[in-house]
Amino acid sequence: MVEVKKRVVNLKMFIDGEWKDAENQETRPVINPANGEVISYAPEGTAADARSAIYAARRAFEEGVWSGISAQERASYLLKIADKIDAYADELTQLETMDNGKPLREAGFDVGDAAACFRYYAGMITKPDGQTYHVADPMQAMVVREPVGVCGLIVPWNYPLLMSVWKIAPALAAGNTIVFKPSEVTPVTPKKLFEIFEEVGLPKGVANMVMGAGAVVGNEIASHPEVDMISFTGGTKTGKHIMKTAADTMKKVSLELGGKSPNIIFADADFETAVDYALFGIYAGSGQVCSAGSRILVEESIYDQFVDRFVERAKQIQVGPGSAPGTEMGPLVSQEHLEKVLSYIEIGKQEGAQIACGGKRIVGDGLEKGYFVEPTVFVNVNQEMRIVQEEIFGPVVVIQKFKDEKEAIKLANGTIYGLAGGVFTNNGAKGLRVIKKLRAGITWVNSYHPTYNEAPWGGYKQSGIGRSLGTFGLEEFQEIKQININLQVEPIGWFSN
Ligand SMILES: NC(=O)c1ccc[n+]([C@@H]2O[C@H](COP(=O)([O-])OP(=O)(O)OC[C@H]3O[C@@H](n4cnc5c(N)ncnc54)[C@H](O)[C@@H]3O)[C@@H](O)[C@H]2O)c1
Ligand SMILES: C[N+](C)(C)CC=O
Repeated sequence: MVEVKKRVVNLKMFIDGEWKDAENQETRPVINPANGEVISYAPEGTAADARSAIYAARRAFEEGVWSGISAQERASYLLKIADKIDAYADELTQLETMDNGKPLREAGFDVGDAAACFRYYAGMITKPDGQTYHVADPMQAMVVREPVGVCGLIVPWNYPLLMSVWKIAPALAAGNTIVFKPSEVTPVTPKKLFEIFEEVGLPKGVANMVMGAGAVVGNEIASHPEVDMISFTGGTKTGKHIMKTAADTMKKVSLELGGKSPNIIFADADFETAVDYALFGIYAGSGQVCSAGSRILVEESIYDQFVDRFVERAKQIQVGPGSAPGTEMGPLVSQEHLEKVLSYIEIGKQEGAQIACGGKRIVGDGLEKGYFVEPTVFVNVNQEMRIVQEEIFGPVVVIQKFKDEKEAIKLANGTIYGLAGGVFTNNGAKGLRVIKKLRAGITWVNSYHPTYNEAPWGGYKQSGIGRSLGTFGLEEFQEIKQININLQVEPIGWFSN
């Protein structure tokens, strides 16, 4: 593997094909969450920077330098991007680990998925996508799909590369131009992605990136009249704010938001498999995964045995810097997020829940400068507790008990969220019956977490609006136009002449 330096050169934004500092020259440090060191400085973009990017994207859209070329040509750019991601896979993997903290193993998967996502949409955009309708003679009705226009894409820090690609690949495939905002916490890998866009020669103004604070840059993108659509991934609270802001200019809005997803374990499940996936469901990504199985619901006859085994395994998880060989779980992304997660652990204790393992920041073994938290398990919880209802977004799980199918479903659906859910059972009919009752957009039976470019991703309830990935993910970035053609061109004679 090519070793990436500990420090990345200071970052710049990409606006209208040029690398730019913030117009006021301000910067913000980017921190390696494994050791608190400054990796780089990123421009602290302003509303004026966001407007420059929006105008560039608008001009590029109106000139048709992207929407006006053939789908085949657009696809060839996307394929070149995928090839470059593969070519830079080592570097991207290491940057992602430095930027976000996740273990190299996880970052490597994300990089592979990112390349595959560009290839997937390159293939899809060249396929037929229109429809014709049998309407009354002499009319012929048809539908064509068109790009929405200038799309504002705003993403979080937990998958800096992959969450960017889930939006950028379909948005570009559909012929849109984009104004993209990475999280201010993790701008490093997104910047590398834009270097790739430059290398493959995307026309100027097609893909623009503005860094900076959500309340400044994000807000300008969400409110500006020249932006036709906002596609946002992040917290539910921010999503609500964006939806309200975007309403003033009636933008199309797509929201991928938070979750508090249930993982239901029946007594007839394969025990070790269920424990194994339940650990993966919560501790992968240090629990900073939107679909994390953060509420484990276990049938009462195996509850004690399950908790014992789960805790035994959780204690064995190797926590450390993402770049260290053997690390299974990395740090949280930032000091601020560490404080949030630790505060939830305190809330849980005050609410009367019992810690079965973990519950503390890890400060020994040279980890004191990073943002590490022990894999944590709460038991003796009830459905009303905040640690059961609210998204903690860290390595903290609650394990609840249920007596029958009906109660499992009631508990599973008993939060404002509806992103994901899992069921473990060896009874196929029961598995499907329970899954069909879950008010959630992404579900698994005897599995947890896998995502596929081919299949739609998104939430019910307050976990979002719209879908990423698959055909649905492309359609989010398309308008549907009805075209009616009169095949007999003669006066209609409705009014007397
Ligand atoms: N459903 C999904 O697919 C999915 C995937 C990944 C993450 N998430 C969610 O993301 C959240 C964690 O990410 P986060 O802490 O970065 O979320 P966040 O909502 O704080 O920030 C997300 C992005 O929005 C920007 N932003 C913040 N305020 C804004 C404003 N007023 N206007 C416009 N933009 C603004 C931020 O700068 C950032 O780029 C979790 O809730 C997680 O569940 C959801
Ligand atoms: C969608 N996923 C699981 C890759 C990231 C969610 O946080």
